[in-house]
Amino acid sequence: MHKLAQITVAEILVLLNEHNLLLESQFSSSSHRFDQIAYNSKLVTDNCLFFCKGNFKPAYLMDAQKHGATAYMSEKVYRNVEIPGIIVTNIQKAMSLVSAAFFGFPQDKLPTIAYTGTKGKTTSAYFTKAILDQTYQRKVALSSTINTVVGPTSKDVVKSSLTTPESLDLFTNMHKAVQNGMNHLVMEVSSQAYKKNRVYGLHYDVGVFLNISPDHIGRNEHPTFADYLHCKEQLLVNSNACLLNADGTHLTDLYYTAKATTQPENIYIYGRDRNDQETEFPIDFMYKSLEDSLTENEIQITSKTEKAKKLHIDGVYHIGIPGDYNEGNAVAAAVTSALMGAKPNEIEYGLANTTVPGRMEIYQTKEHGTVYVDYAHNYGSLHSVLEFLKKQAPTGKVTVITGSTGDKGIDRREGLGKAIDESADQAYLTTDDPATEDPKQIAKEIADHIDTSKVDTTYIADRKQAITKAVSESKKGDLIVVAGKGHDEFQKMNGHNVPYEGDSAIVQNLVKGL
Ligand SMILES: CC(=O)N[C@H]1[C@@H](OP(=O)(O)OP(=O)(O)OC[C@H]2O[C@@H](n3ccc(=O)[nH]c3=O)[C@H](O)[C@@H]2O)O[C@H](CO)[C@@H](O)[C@@H]1O[C@H](C)C(=O)N[C@@H](C)C(=O)N[C@H](CCC(=O)O)C(=O)O
Ligand SMILES: Nc1ncnc2c1ncn2[C@@H]1O[C@H](COP(=O)(O)OP(=O)(O)OP(=O)(O)O)[C@@H](O)[C@H]1O
Repeated sequence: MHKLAQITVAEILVLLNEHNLLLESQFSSSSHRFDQIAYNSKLVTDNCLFFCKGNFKPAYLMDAQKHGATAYMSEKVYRNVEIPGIIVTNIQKAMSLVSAAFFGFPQDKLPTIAYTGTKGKTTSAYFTKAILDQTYQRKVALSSTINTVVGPTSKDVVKSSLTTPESLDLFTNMHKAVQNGMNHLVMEVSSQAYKKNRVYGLHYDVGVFLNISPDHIGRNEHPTFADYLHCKEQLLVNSNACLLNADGTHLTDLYYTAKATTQPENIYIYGRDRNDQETEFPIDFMYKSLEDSLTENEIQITSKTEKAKKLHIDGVYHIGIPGDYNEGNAVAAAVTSALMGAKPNEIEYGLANTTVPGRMEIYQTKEHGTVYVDYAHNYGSLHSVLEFLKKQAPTGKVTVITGSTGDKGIDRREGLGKAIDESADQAYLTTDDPATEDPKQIAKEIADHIDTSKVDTTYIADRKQAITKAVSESKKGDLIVVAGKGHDEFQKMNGHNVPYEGDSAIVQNLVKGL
């Protein structure tokens, strides 16, 4: 239910016609004005426009009518209700456009930085918010996988359920943010958001493409890698300025996609300073690692082109989160924040003081190893984390505790096994959101890709027990990574979110006595 704004049938019809989405309106007069919009019948109250979408059942529309819906919008005509319908060719696109209009296009008052990429979206978004909060006195809204922030106080922070919310929810949040005096937004945009048109019609001031590697391919997600890449590329087509990572794959494709709608002077590229660094396009910002340790990083950023120099961000920056891959995430945040007006001292503060729940959280023990809680849950991320730890602990043992999700991301099992096989000394395979599958079978499918004569591999179903055994048996100098669940405090099992203590809480208690 959203009682914050209004829209007339006439305004809706103009919008739908502009986008060639209207098939039929059953209204005899277009002067009717809606007080609410909703896509869930349970949230409908008086004079609401109800959207019928997704795995929809006609009974939901009856329910919506009963609760006060005065019209519905849908891709087909329903004859089980008396209220008129507005019939469209694509309900997801129509809902996004109508939601933005209903809330008076809040994006016009909320300059937005949007991140996409297979890995690093949340971390980069948190870095960026921490920087811009310095520049704009905490008036920066956030739409991330972990939290949604629509105002400056703690009551304005809620846990997110999707990386990118449904369009109606996104525009509701943006509207609330504007009402609460926020003046910028940092958001994560998933490939699913484009696949499902959750951000249709939305443009960003700055769009960042961090990286892409195969993930989210399979039933209910993307049929092919090409589809995954295409969906993610839409972020560039919808951004006024684009930032690309020279160290990722597909740079040429990405550059030309960006250039289709963005002038080259507004396309920026960043990359690590390497001898083998050769790209078809000039790199604007080079960075090099001055220090990357088990607890932090230090980088130097150097502008290489005239347009880059105009941002004045050359210098040395300390990054409070370990992991060499976080250096690139930090540079992305520094550049985007500077494009939004941040000064070097604000960038310096933000990068040094960002913490991201469940991302490279460090727990030290006195007599045993150092423990990391990290959200790595596919080949790309686990490989990055394990390679980093292996490099840091040439003599210590690298142990990983992980499982993999059931009913989705099936190909992650092979990736996790491969990453473990390449870089770990020891693995405890355990439970991670098994859904309707048997966690032991999932573990077996991970283990199928591990040479167990080389990597000491054990299955322990109970995640807490697996963590406890790995940490308490570790020795000084060993590194242990509890991977995959990050900040989650539940296990998805058979359609339920079963409460779970959380990796961080378990490790925090454990290390007290060690
Ligand atoms: C496959 C998919 O995209 N599903 C999303 C979609 O579901 P849906 O429209 O089919 O909704 P549904 O739950 O089947 O119900 C159908 C409709 O009936 C309505 N309803 C239902 C019950 C009722 O009593 N009355 C009623 O009106 C519902 O509100 C809904 O509008 O719309 C819902 C919100 O409107 C989303 O929560 C849901 O995301 C599912 C749960 C999901 O987890 N999606 C993942 C794959 C996802 O999007 N992940 C990405 C990250 C991955 C990436 O990086 O690509 C993300 O952005 O989070
Ligand atoms: N730039 C990067 N390259 C490779 N791995 C990364 C990078 N940044 C973060 N990671 C790894 O990926 C994990 C997830 O990071 P983060 O939450 O920032 O990414 P995300 O894109 O939001 O992920 P997801 O889509 O899975 O929510 C981290 O815990 C870390 O292990």
